[in-house]
Amino acid sequence: MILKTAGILSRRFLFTTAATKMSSTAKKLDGRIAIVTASTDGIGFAIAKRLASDGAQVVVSSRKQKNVDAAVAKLKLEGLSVTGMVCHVGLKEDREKLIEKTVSLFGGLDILISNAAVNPVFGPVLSCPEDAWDKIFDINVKTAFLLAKSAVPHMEKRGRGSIIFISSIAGFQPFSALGAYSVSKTALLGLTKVLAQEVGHSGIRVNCIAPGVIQTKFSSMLVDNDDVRNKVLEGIPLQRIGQPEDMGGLASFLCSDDASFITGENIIAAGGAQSRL
Ligand SMILES: NC(=O)c1ccc[n+]([C@@H]2O[C@H](COP(=O)([O-])OP(=O)(O)OC[C@H]3O[C@@H](n4cnc5c(N)ncnc54)[C@H](O)[C@@H]3O)[C@@H](O)[C@H]2O)c1
Repeated sequence: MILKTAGILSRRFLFTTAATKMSSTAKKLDGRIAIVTASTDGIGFAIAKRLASDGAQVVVSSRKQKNVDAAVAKLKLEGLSVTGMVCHVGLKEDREKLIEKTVSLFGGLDILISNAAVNPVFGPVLSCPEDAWDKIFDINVKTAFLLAKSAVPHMEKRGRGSIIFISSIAGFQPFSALGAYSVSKTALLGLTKVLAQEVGHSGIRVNCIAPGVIQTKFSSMLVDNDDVRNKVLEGIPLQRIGQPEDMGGLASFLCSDDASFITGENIIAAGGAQSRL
């Protein structure tokens, strides 16, 4: 009798230990397949890294093969599950290849982070030349829409999915020096709302991150010069410039089951910045 009880207890102990081990190694994005556009640097790279650290299989992409190779090598050195593909988001064949190859390699698609953006001109919206306007809307808005359109059927097949558009605080509070860019980022807020309503019934969630000033090449004009940087800091209650990793954590949360009842939201991550910068 004593021996039998000891046997049951030791089996229970082994089972509990194995279960504890499994739960301590399980990650919140295990089994998810993710594409992040423009992810060899800056915010896109930080998001790709965080999604992969949280268990996702991530496809890193950008326009140049050498940048893709360098980013993939860096992430693989950290033991992360990443693959690289060249994708100029403005090119139909590149977008299609990115989605189709991801699906054929990994068996599906769960997460799309549409991060690529351009800003070829500075100044008020009325001084924006037509060709610059077209480029801004092509890359910042139209390709976000087209990528989502191609991704949704694959997510529908899996009965789940998470799409995140990267907008900007300028989409809420236009920057006077970034007239047309600000309008393009406001358009993404609307795309988020509309798409979330259209695909919610398939278990697909659509959200948008609106970063404040984050230290990347994109914001170098605002952060590299001490005087400008100090002026910017005056408008940020948290008293610091954001880091790309700040966006990685938010993106991973939004893609995870922890955010399973969140869709159609435009989330500002700007250290509390409210005013025009
Ligand atoms: N850094 C900031 O302060 C800030 C603030 C608000 C929003 N954002 C947004 O965050 C996103 C990432 O910007 P970032 O700050 O990391 O700067 P970044 O310059 O590192 O990222 C922009 C990326 O888009 C890529 N890109 C441009 N055109 C492309 C195309 N046709 N195909 C593929 N990639 C293309 C660029 O190569 C670049 O890597 C952008 O959408 C940007 O608008 C940045």
